[in-house]
Amino acid sequence: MQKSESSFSKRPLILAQQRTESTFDQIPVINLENATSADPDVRRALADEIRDACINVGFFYVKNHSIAEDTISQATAASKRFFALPQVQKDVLDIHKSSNFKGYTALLGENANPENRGDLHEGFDIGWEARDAGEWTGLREGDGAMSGSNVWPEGLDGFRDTVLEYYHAAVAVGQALFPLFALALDLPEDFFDDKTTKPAAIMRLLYYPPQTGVVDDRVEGIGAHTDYECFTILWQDSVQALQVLNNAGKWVNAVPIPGTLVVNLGDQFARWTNDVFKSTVHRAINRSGVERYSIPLFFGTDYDVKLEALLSCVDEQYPAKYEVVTAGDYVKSRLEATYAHSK
Ligand SMILES: O=C(O)CCC(=O)C(=O)O
Ligand SMILES: [Fe+2]
Repeated sequence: MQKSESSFSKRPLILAQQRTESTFDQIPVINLENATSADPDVRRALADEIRDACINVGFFYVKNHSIAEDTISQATAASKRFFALPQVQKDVLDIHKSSNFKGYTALLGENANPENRGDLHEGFDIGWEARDAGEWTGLREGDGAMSGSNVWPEGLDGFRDTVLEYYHAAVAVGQALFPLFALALDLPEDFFDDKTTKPAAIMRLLYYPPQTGVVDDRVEGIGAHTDYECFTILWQDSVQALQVLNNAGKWVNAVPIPGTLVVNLGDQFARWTNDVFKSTVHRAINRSGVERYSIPLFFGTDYDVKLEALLSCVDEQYPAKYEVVTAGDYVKSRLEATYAHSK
């Protein structure tokens, strides 16, 4: 059973290391309605809920997240149109041709778990792209391989606008979450403001064909992995496939809940917090018999920001576990490893 919240609410945060004895059977649902309440006590209470989820589970659903249903349904429709294109039209955009990990991933083109044989999904990856004059252009001096523009398919009217509409809405959710994560870490609410000035957010349209017939256990929709950035904001359709590994080694279904998004922590937050915040292993397997679509957006700190353990998360007994790297170098090395098998 999950440990009670009170056992982890003592400061400093390092005491939360006790969470290694805890496990979970359910993923909590958190209501974001009051995320920007004028009352600091209300924001604090919400941050405490988030803190508990981050320490014990590493996953939570959010409801009242502020992305309009229309924006979601149009992005999903655009995604379906893209993956229905003839294979040659998608191959033109192959991510392996890109120096900055943008574009199309074919079936088995990615391998999230090195022990597997390739992931049974198709993907389409984009990064930040401005829509209006005056917005940050996305040109990143010094960001090396992570810089550069998106690639877009020919002949899909409205695709770019629709996908970017969702991208920007999801980035706004992420920008609203960072102050809450800061509060949850007993930091000033604006702690991440100067570290997230150029949204380092990669978004993927994902398509999972159903796995039928004899199932090879080494082929999964996406193999067991942790995410690379601070946190992921995932929209999933109504098809159950996502599973989350608890401390007892049991896969817990992240059951689709209408009107919610799934938020999970990634390895950048594990590094900031010396593993006090959990970057939880997850996978997706679509044995439903029908096609599944999802849209994760991975939100990290700016690529030039150093990932360094917070003082509240380190002491003599728990020294810093990770070497200090920049967010950009870290994400790039993880992406290179993910796509290496199909080069
Ligand atoms: O499609 C999903 O439900 C999960 C996707 C995922 O874990 C990822 O892309 O990192
Ligand atoms: Fe993931």
